[in-house]
Amino acid sequence: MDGGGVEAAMDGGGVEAATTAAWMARHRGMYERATRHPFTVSIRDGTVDLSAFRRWLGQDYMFVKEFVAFLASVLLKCCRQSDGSDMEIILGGLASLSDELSWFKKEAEKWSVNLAEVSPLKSNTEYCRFLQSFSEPEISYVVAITTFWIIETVYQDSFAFCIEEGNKTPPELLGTCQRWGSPEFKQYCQSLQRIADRCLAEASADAARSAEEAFLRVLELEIGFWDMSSSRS
Ligand SMILES: Cc1ncc(CO)c(N)n1
Repeated sequence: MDGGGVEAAMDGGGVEAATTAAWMARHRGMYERATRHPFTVSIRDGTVDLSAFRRWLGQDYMFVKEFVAFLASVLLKCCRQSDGSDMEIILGGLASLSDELSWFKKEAEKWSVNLAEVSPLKSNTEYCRFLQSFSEPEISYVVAITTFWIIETVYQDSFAFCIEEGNKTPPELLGTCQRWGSPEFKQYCQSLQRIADRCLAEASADAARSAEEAFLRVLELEIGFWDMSSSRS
């Protein structure tokens, strides 16, 4: 791959290193539907429907609670199935979710969203069910870490676009966009990408295929989640 910076990922001896970059190129259309969705683009344009934003906030709080359990299962697979050298970065991600849950509670208060009354909508339920499937020990670490990387990256890319030059993002939404759009969060996603690429370089063809399927499934679920937030599907 000739992508900037991706060659930093180590390969397993002549095997293509930057598998994730190749997938992003191969599935560019899907990736852009997930990261330039009308919902997040409307945040950047300043035309966002605030009731849609409030719906997203309540639904994403529920998602993040499930994401904690997902990440715990990724951490467990890391400890069990790799040499454990990735443990610290995953543990750091898990720890930061504690702060994230507090942020959601504070933000929900600001927007008068009663989190106790939120019940998951269809696309959220579907996404949470996908996350729950990772508790099965049969799902490999490479599939799990790749899934973790792309879940975070969709938010990083989506919200970074909302604070890039030329944005008309409403000031009261900048905090949300900074949370995932910051350079620090981008660096974190890049470190997850390097881990995923290293694992993929060592993985069997079967495992790599499963990881690519999971990558695509995440993009589909993320598009569904934004659709749900904008409308009510
Ligand atoms: C739906 C969804 N995808 C990704 C993230 C990133 O953590 C999130 N909070 N919610």
